[in-house]
Amino acid sequence: MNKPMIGLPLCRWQLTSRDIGWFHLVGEKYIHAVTGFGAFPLMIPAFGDDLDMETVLDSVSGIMFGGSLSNVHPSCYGDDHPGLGLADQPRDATVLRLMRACIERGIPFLGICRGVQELNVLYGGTLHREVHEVEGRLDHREVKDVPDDVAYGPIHKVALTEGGVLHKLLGERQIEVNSLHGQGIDRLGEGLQVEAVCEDGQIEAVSVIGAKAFAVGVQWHPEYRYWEKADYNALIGAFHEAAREYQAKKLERRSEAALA
Ligand SMILES: N[C@@H](CCC(=O)NCCCC(=O)O)C(=O)O
Repeated sequence: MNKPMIGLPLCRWQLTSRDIGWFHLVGEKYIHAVTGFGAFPLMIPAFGDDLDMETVLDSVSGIMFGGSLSNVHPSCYGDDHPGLGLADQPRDATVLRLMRACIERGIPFLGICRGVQELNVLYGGTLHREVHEVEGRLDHREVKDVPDDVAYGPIHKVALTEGGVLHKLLGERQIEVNSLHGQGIDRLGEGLQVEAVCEDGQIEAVSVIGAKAFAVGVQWHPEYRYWEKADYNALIGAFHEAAREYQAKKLERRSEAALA
């Protein structure tokens, strides 16, 4: 059996001042969190409505919606605010289409950081644009001028919802995670279950209620050196196991159709 293909939606950033200076890119650690589990990454360009969805959806066995320095545009959650920091509306448009299709078709997906924010927005939720400005919240932003293992190291605890997907998967009620985000879930989207909450009350993980397949988003970065942290490894491993199961069923359907 061929390796499962895992989709990685790309960001669209202008890296040079030329009109042709736009690049579609993804963080390398997300690629490693695909290849490290025996799968192959399919880079999905931020083409929005122009994306060939059928080719992508027929090819993948799962999609990992990775993080990004850019922020989901407030227009995606019904806010007329112009947005803070770096925007990437082509990524917004692409991801929301892809995530909706995954849910409809039962394609497993894992949202990471920006990815959990996109999931919440897809379900009609909203975002805090500056979590650290919210009364009682910690500052969840990346700590600058420190080595990677400090910036991406465990920094706060999260309580896992009893009986939730993450609690059942990890067998723990509390884990410690990293934190590199300025934005975060405000109003929870309808149809999502809270899976983890930070000690300051910030929602840090959700899952899709009644999903046909693995459908989880986390605010932290389990892809960072996942092999060194059992719960990161288990979370990404569970996503890949769901993708392998999806691929097996897809191939079975195709062989049955060929014999019919
Ligand atoms: N920009 C959003 C989402 C934060 C996020 O996805 N950070 C990822 C940083 C780069 C990486 O490690 O992939 C926010 O600030 O909330």
